[in-house]
Amino acid sequence: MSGAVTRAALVGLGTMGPGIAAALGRGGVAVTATDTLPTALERAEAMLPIARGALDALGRTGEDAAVRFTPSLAEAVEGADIVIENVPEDVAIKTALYGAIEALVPPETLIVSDTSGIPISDLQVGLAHPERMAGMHWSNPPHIVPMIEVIGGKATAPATLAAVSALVSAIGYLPVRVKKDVPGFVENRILYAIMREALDLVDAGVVEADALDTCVSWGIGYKLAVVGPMALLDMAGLDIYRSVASFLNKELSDRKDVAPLIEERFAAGKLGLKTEEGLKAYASGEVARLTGERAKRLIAVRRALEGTA
Ligand SMILES: NC(=O)C1=CN([C@@H]2O[C@H](COP(=O)(O)OP(=O)(O)OC[C@H]3O[C@@H](n4cnc5c(N)ncnc54)[C@H](O)[C@@H]3O)[C@@H](O)[C@H]2O)C=CC1
Ligand SMILES: Cc1ncc(C=O)c(C(=O)O)c1O
Repeated sequence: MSGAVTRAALVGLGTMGPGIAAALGRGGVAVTATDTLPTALERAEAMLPIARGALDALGRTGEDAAVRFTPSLAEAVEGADIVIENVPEDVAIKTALYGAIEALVPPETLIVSDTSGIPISDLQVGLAHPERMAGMHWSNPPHIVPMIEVIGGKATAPATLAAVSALVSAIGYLPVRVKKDVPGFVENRILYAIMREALDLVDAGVVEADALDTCVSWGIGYKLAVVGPMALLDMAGLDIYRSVASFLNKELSDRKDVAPLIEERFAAGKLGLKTEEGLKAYASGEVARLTGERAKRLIAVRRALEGTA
């Protein structure tokens, strides 16, 4: 592909898809979005104005490029400069889809995955044109969190990475180039280290779940939004870090499997907000209220950090 991306196809409209569609549209990229589930298409269409309202509140006002929804993959990818894949985190599902996409698009069309951490080399291995594939990892909620990781696999062409990074910048996001295709990339390696320790602390009865969230959100979370971990090391003092790390690192969770609490809830179909019960149960109307309230607070924090509050 040569030149700027102006038309995107979005495949998969679950948790991530609708916000991505809104963000691309507001960034001037026309979107045709598809999903195999009619209910997902309906939900995404209903979510679009809500996500656009969040973009307005962020001060990202302006004309929206067209965002269309279709049940047809062929219609979605027709004429697209880039296909953004957002289907479940499963290698078999993703690679089967790439086969179908490659049969429909010319070799220069970019294909990117929003995978949370499957190495891009594993995803691109069966492609006829693996050089046009990269990782484009958004963060949830994708229309509000302004950073996107860009990852190349073994066969990704430098021009593909340049085009994806240029798209990220063009829609007003910060591209973070991940230099090695490691599982989980950067964001989720950090997040999952936190999640593993958090689950271990709650499981061991060290702290109640709500109190852990207070500790992380108002302690390290609030601070890390302003001072990243590498900068925080200098702020704390490397002597202090060295002393603490010398006894604490060996105490931290190093479990290799998924915590039993998560396995138990997963087996019971309790997946979180999307099933109205996960680690907590949500009363009727609570999911919409919480989602709206969190969006409002995230927007306020982002505007304060950007100095536009
Ligand atoms: N949920 C999150 O917080 C984040 C997820 N991701 C990643 O983004 C991807 C999507 O995640 P979610 O939106 O959470 O998943 P989801 O499970 O909420 O949605 C996936 C959607 O893909 C559709 N789908 C499945 N197979 C399809 C196919 N062959 N063609 C078209 N549509 C198909 C499903 O019907 C569903 O609507 C995953 O790789 C995930 O790891 C990335 C960042 C954050
Ligand atoms: C639990 C969890 N897992 C993956 C991701 C992103 O890939 C997120 C997120 O973006 O918030 C997450 O919360």
